[in-house]
Amino acid sequence: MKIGFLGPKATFTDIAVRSLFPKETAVPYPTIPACFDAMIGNEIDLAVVPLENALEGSVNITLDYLIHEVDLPIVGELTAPIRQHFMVHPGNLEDWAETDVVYSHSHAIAQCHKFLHKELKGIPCESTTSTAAAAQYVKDHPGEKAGAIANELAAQVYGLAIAKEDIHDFDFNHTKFIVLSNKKITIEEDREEFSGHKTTVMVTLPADRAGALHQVLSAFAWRKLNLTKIESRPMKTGLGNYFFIIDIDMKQDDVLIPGAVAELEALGCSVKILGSYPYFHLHKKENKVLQD
Ligand SMILES: O=C(O)C(=O)Cc1ccccc1
Repeated sequence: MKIGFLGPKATFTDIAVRSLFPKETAVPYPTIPACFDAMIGNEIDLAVVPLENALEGSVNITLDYLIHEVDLPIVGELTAPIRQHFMVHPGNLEDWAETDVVYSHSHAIAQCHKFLHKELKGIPCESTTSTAAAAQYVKDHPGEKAGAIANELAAQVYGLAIAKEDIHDFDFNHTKFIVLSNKKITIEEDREEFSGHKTTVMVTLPADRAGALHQVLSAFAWRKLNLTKIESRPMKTGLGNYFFIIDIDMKQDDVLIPGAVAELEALGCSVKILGSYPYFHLHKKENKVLQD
């Protein structure tokens, strides 16, 4: 199987892919939309992209593509611990405090605000398509006093020196990655990372109406369907118009979820099931070094 992921080599997404699919061929794509396109174009069998970070919230481009651009079911989810390190070209290690520009993925920059504010106050932060792309840039520009925020594997792969370890603002830093596919693929569940099943639905409320969201939540509540997430995203049709993305903590069944969907439709909502899938938790705190 070919697994497309947000690359280049040594992104956090790469680490997620290698831990979930250690024997498969991992194919890097430079951006999240490129991963979606590769899946639609059947270049790959599965696509893995970041969805949500515990410190910074949703990766909006992933959600927006899922909602507006593509019709790709979610077939799995992996949550992994995230350690961010500050790294520079080895020639700049001693003078790392004189770094004059920091590169990283916008989520990684946001996860390390306290470090940046304290140790590199006021210097510009440039956002890159991924943390590993930032590490690659720093490697390719040894003459610049540039630093990257990325993981330990990226430091190894791109030959950078870690100047400060664990610079993320809060210790509990985890990211959720989703697996998408338009093929009939089942992910092996017989493994220690397996944690359960969930079903994700997208609900659009009828025209602005008092209590509409309350009615939506009641349809789940009286059926004792446990919701683990509810998030709104703009419909992009006008201020105040939102979709709701709701995670239900169970596998799609023949009774309760179809019943809730029918009730929501009777209320005038439109409902789309984005996927019913297994989820996994990676417990290892260390970013395991990948062997090619
Ligand atoms: O840029 C990466 O390495 C990614 O895989 C996206 C990301 C960015 C920050 C935290 C977790 C994942």
